[in-house]
Amino acid sequence: MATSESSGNVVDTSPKPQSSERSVTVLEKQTQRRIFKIIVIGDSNVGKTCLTYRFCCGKFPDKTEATIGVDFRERIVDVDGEQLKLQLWDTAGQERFRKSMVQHYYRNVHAVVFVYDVTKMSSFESMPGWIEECDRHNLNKEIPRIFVGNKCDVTDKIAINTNLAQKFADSHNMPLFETSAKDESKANHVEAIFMTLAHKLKNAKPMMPVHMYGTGYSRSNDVVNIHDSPEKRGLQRAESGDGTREGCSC
Ligand SMILES: Nc1nc2c(ncn2[C@@H]2O[C@H](COP(=O)(O)OP(=O)(O)OP(=O)(O)O)[C@@H](O)[C@H]2O)c(=O)[nH]1
Repeated sequence: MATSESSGNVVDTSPKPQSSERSVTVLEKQTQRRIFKIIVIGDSNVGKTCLTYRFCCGKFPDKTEATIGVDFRERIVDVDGEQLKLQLWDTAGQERFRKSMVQHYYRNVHAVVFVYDVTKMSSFESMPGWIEECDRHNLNKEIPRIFVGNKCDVTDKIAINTNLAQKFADSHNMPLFETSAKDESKANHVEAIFMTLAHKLKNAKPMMPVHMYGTGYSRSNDVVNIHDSPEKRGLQRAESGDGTREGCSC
């Protein structure tokens, strides 16, 4: 079962404290929760924003624009009774929107999701380049990596067959998932992809806890300051949605 932070579905069986005590208790739980940073990379337009939005916000976005720099979504998931916070870093596929932020993506990463578009051969052919970029930034080779072919709903335009994708995934020791962020009937599948990752991460070393200040975050070992608005940070956010999820653009 997965819960969103904003829905406040934190499991708490202890006697109910007074309101001031309760806020301290909630704060303690939040600061102790293990946090995992997952970067989502691949060519522009393959659907990275839509996949992360589907997982964190539970729907396909009405409208997206090219990501500038990095966008950030998060969701709390329950794995075998432990609540883990997954931070999904939705990175820009376009080189001109990546330059200024690229070194920050690769800091303290716990998992990587490589995304290609099953209807676009060039996005598949770019994958070795994305893997090389990870190597260039000294990403630990042991961290979980998954390979996702998106846009499977466009059945009449499939350009990369499963065998080819599977061979590539096998040669890089990655599980392959073919899915669609758009197709409602594949929503559980997108869920399963990230939950598979969450299970793998459960035994991994977490990031430092985040310190919560009001509605924003600060992190001592990272320059990204979530206190600032996306605009101030020079980031592009997916449009639409009800704006109720913490750290998320939905
Ligand atoms: N048919 C279909 N279209 C999709 C799917 N996922 C995304 N799209 C569309 O593909 C386009 C690009 O989606 P994005 O999620 O913005 O792509 P991105 O990889 O984040 O792109 P950058 O931000 O430029 O790196 C949009 O028009 C989406 O509506 C999918 O599963 N099926």
